[in-house]
Amino acid sequence: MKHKHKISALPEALESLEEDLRSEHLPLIASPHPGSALGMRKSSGNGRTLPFGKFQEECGSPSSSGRSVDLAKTSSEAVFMVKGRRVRAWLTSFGISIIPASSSWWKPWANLRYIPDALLFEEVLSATAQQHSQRTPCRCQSSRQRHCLIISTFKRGRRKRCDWKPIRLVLKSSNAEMVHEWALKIGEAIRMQPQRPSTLLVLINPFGGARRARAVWRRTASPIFNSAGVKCTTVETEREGHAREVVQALSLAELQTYDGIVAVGGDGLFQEVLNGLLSIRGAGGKAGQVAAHLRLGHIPAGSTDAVAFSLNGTRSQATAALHIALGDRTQLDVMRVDMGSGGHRYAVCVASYGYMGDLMRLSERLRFLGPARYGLAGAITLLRGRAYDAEVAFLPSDPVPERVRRECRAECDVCTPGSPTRAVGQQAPFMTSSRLALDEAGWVKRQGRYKSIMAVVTACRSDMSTNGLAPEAHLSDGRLQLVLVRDTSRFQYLRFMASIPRCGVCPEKFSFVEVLDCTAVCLTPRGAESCWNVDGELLPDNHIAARVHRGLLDVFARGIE
Ligand SMILES: Nc1ncnc2c1ncn2[C@@H]1O[C@H](COP(=O)(O)OP(=O)(O)OP(=O)(O)O)[C@@H](O)[C@H]1O
Repeated sequence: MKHKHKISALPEALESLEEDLRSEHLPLIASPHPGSALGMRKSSGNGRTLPFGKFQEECGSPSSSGRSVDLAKTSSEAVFMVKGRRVRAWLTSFGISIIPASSSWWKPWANLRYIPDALLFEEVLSATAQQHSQRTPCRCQSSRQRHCLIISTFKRGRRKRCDWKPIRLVLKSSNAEMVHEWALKIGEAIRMQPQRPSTLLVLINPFGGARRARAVWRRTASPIFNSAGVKCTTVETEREGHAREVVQALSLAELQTYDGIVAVGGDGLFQEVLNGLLSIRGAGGKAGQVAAHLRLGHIPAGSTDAVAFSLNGTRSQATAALHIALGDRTQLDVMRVDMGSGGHRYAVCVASYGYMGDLMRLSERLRFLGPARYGLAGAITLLRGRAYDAEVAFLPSDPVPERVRRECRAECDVCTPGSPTRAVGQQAPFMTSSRLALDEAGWVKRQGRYKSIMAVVTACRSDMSTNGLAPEAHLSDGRLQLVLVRDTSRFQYLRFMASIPRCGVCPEKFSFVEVLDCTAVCLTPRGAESCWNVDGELLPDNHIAARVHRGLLDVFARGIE
């Protein structure tokens, strides 16, 4: 913004600049999660967006002109210094509103952009009062402003809103009493947030991905949980299957202690934790009931991290940790895969047979290469160009209305319980074997030679395919997308694979690809067999029946903002 005025017109210019700065700055907030603090309003725990005007109306903070200050009776007002500049702040029932006390053309407000205008308690991790000692004064403060109100929160990415970064806002004042009072009030409001976890069980796989899980926990996630006052019990996994054993061995008292379980690792670790938790639920009893209330979280530190990516829209570890610490909750569909030889697995992303199964089998042998193994295994599998004979049967889902065929976002009206479109998709019987579904009427059969067969539960996003394998899949719509890729040349298959990062699986572009909406799938191999890759883990049996269970699992997430 350029403001060139003659000296005689300076007062008007300053006034107009002040207006410009305010009007430019104020719309920045658009914070989701309107406050439910102090019991004045109920929160769904999902990413709702509160327009700034509405926030001001509810919080009683100043109007966008900054002149007509009409404070609610409950609010307190104070003046702080931030980076050497005066700001006025209002503490209300919902959050904190901050505006510059004065704007001058030589002190642009833009320098303070990292400060949101309105900060809802739902998005604040903690607030503490601190005093700088006389001996070590902060270099940007006068000796009088020795008392700091430190608010731990986060800021959204400029390019990608769903990418969050933890930040600390430091508001300084000379009034120790006021700073302490504000810290206490904010702390009290945070304690009243309904969904915040207080104790978590954290499982860390130091072996997954690039073997960075320990560092991710120590440097990124743990400081966020510490700042939010969340107590964590950490367990490092020692072998394959250890995470599942730890979860299954939890006693009733331990289950009652925890608000959730967090996997720091890849999709394989998350799947182990999921299977451990659902096996407790499947066993029923009091432990099963308690386990049903536990939420799962995924802090990505693996090779693909499709679970965290699909939940949050980003692979950022800080974002995942922030969603957990802030206590977000959303429901997630879970697919139960029952094997012909007995035994079952649960998955939340995708089960694939053929190309992806062969790729996974080979990449497990190349694990010493780290995440690069997937590229090499993919190329070798493509060159081999295998296809498999199989009989596929599926149970079609209810017809899917056109409005459901769009990307799933935070506050999605398809996934949010109680919304009118939520009726789409059947609710499969809870915890029963998927094989029972075979007795139901309406199965459709296909037989042929397939390069790849996939049953996709959620969008299944990753670095390779940021829109996901199935961009229209929802977190909780009770629907599987069955992808059938018939045998074709290596070149055509390569074209198909190359198109996935741009638009996901796209049947319109390839005559040999079919996508079918269903709730259950059954596969019987004929002749030479590939193997099933269920959320990155190989199954010992290829004759399977799979069924989706709508919203079976609660996770620490709000969907993509
Ligand atoms: N200490 C350990 N030593 C060996 N294997 C382990 C250990 N801890 C866990 N595992 C196993 O390692 C497997 C892979 O782990 P994980 O999923 O975390 O990483 P990844 O496979 O590299 O990532 P992604 O699944 O996202 O591609 C899991 O199946 C898990 O059972």
